[in-house]
Amino acid sequence: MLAQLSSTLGSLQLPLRISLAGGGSFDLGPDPRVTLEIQDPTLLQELTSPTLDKLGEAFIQQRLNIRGAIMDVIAVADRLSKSLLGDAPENAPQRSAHDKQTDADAIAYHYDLSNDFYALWLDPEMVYSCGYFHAPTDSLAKAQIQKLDHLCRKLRLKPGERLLDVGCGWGGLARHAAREYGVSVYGITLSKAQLQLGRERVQAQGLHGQVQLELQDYRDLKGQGQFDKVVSVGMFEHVGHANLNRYFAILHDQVKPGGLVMNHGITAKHTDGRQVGRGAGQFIGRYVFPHGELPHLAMAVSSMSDQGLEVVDVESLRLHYARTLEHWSANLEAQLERASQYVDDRALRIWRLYLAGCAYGFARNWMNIHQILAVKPLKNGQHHLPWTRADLYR
Ligand SMILES: C[S@@+](CC[C@H](N)C(=O)[O-])C[C@H]1O[C@@H](n2cnc3c(N)ncnc32)[C@H](O)[C@@H]1O
Repeated sequence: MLAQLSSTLGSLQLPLRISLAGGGSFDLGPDPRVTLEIQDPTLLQELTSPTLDKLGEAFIQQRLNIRGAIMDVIAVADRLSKSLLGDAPENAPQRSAHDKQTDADAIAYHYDLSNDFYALWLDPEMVYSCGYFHAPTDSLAKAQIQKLDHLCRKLRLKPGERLLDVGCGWGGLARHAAREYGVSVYGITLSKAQLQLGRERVQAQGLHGQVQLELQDYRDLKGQGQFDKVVSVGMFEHVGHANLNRYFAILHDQVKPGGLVMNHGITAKHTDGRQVGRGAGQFIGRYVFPHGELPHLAMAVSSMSDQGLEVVDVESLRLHYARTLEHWSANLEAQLERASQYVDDRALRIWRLYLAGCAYGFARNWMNIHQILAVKPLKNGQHHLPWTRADLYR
């Protein structure tokens, strides 16, 4: 089988070595930077049609080990996959039902993994979304603070205002907005682990009079027009296409007339939301973000508009997310031994592939990320936004 595979793959000229655990190896090109060590010989047959989800799955099942820098592994695996499978478009994905219990389970699976594990590779504020790099050499910590400021400035936060943070994570934005902009913040998450650490940090920083974090589903938010501003960062990827109108209707209801809503989230490349990446999206859906769904920007804007939110500003941060994920991946790769004290081997393999793979995917336009700012117009149709964006950059 190895000889047969060698003749099928030998012409690809990839910097890849394939070796069998029992002995034997062949190189697909000169100077192999990456080695795939086949632990299970039945995998050899599957290598003739190597989708990225199949390769990823073999890795997490320990049927395959990898040697080489993780970013090289992803790049070589993609070239292998592309050479043999081409770039045929994927089918439109199946949509999930998204009731409260499924969503709570999906969030617990990802975010309750281990606070210590996340703290190893996120920035000190534990912001788990795309940073904002003024220069590509900015550190991750700097880029995350710049991102928090970018959001707060776009929201034109003023002292004394009330901000709702939907999907607040470990509370980094809530604390920053309270401390630096003098607002009071109500943040919600579905993750118990996030809530616990987020609350501890609020207490430790003496912000408990200003910041309230709760375990709450966005569908359980009560009342109307209680907040001057609403922000949602890296959360609407969990909402699902079927619930998008309901989600934006809730954000609309929560904000006062004249108030601003910022939705910052990952968006699909194609307008019908079909995935790209020869199985990479399926891998993420199965092992990283169960029930995650990416709407296209057009779908998000259309849904916001239908719910009475007037879109006033849109910014793509795609390359910023590629850079952010490069930092996260490099931080994790540098501490694999410590990471293995916090999560099991399977989770560690999944998260290694996910971080490096998403860095690769954002850099190649497999998906995008947009900050969409909207206003809920006053009854007379007016709003009080500045005439230009100049105030954002002063
Ligand atoms: C990628 S994290 C982003 C966290 C934070 N906004 C940040 O930028 O660091 C997504 C967040 O959305 C929250 N979330 C997802 N679905 C939710 C739901 N149905 N209701 C409330 N929060 C939800 C998760 O609990 C998590 O805190």
